[in-house]
Amino acid sequence: MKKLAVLGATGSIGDSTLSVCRHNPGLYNVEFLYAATNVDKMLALCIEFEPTYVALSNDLASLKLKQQLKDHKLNCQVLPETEVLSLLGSAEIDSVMAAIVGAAGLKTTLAAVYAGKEIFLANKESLVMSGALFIDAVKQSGAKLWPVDSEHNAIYQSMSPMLQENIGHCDLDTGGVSKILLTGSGGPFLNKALNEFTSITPDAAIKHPNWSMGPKISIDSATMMNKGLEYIEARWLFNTNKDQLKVIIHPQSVIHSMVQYKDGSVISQMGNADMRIPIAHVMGGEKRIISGAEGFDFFSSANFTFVEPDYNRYPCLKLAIQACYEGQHATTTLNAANEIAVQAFLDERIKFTNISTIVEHVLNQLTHQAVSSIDELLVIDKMARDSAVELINRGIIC
Ligand SMILES: NC(=O)C1=CN([C@@H]2O[C@H](COP(=O)(O)OP(=O)(O)OC[C@H]3O[C@@H](n4cnc5c(N)ncnc54)[C@H](OP(=O)(O)O)[C@@H]3O)[C@@H](O)[C@H]2O)C=CC1
Ligand SMILES: CC(=O)[C@@H](O)[C@H](O)COP(=O)(O)O
Ligand SMILES: [Mn+2]
Repeated sequence: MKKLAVLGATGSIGDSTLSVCRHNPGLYNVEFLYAATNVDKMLALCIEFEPTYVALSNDLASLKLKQQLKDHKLNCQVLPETEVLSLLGSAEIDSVMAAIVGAAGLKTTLAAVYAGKEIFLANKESLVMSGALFIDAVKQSGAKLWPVDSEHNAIYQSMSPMLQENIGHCDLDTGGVSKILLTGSGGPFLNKALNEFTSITPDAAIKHPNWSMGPKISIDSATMMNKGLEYIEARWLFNTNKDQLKVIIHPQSVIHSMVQYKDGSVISQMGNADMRIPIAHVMGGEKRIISGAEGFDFFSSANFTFVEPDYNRYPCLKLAIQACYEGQHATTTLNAANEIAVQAFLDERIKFTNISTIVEHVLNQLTHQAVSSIDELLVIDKMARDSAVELINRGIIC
């Protein structure tokens, strides 16, 4: 049995991953569970899966968990945060589900990459930040990279083995691909009057029309920053140029993305909006396994429709596509400013429309810099966060 680490075990992707494990008990041994603060959920997972190692990045939560595991006479070893990276790089782990939300997932995802592990990549922000450095490290270490994000998984499934085997470095042109069509739902405000956007509440924005997901990605879907981050993610995973990548709004979220070939063929992957489907695809590897998701019923579905994205409605999408062609300093800045702005919106400190304004302001303060190391990226990330916080605290954006 392969030894699995689930990073972000208490989150939405963590739930789906562990659900796939329940449906396939002989496939993976859950060796390590990692999250931040959720002691109760982590305890329940430890009781069920009995991992050898467990960790919570929050010190107080980690102490509480340790005590509760003792009370339950469970043998799971609670690792201090400082030992997480070396565990991920050790022979105790074969496969890593990278599903921590945001830049907080960068170091652990990269630790798995450097150690040449099998990586199930949900944490798109780490690739958005580190791009070429990430992809080069995958090549150097021989890590096996599987896209979990539903669109990228759909694109991967719609490609020939020759392209799949060269993820990160594939030659789309030689592989006969003319365009990757990255689909997005458009979120809950696809048809909302633009003059009502300033009064959008966190409760309304978090309600995705099709998917059930964590809070940050749900807000990103509402602004379509999620599609912007996914555009950058696709650029790195599939080595696209500007002409080979296009965003299309498909409000039903049944087609999860498409690959258009030179001969006019279009190949897509479809299914219900259930992350257990792409997760089962990557965890099954060469074999199709049970995901627990319902099969799609074509007779009960509405029509499939397609819409061109409007950048007035979705300024974050435009900012992300621009940043993609500016470089890693810009994508790291975009991601960091967005994380701060989304949290401020969830905390009701700024308006929905301020998310894009903050990201744009922080990007405008940026001067071009070549990035050659993760440490440099982390400095840029910190500067962008500080700028975004300052804009919010000083009420410059309101
Ligand atoms: N949800 C979805 O359907 C999809 C998600 N993704 C991507 O997957 C990632 C996870 O998303 P999602 O599951 O929705 O997010 P959630 O908010 O539901 O879960 C986030 C997880 O990350 C953990 N976490 C947060 N910060 C840290 C930290 N510093 N150290 C360790 N663990 C941490 C949380 O722990 P705790 O609960 O203890 O706070 C939780 O387990 C994101 O990058 C997202 O973009 C991609 C495609 C689809
Ligand atoms: C499930 C998944 O992969 C999400 O990224 C999803 O695609 C979000 O929906 P949007 O298409 O609305 O961004
Ligand atoms: Mn997605």
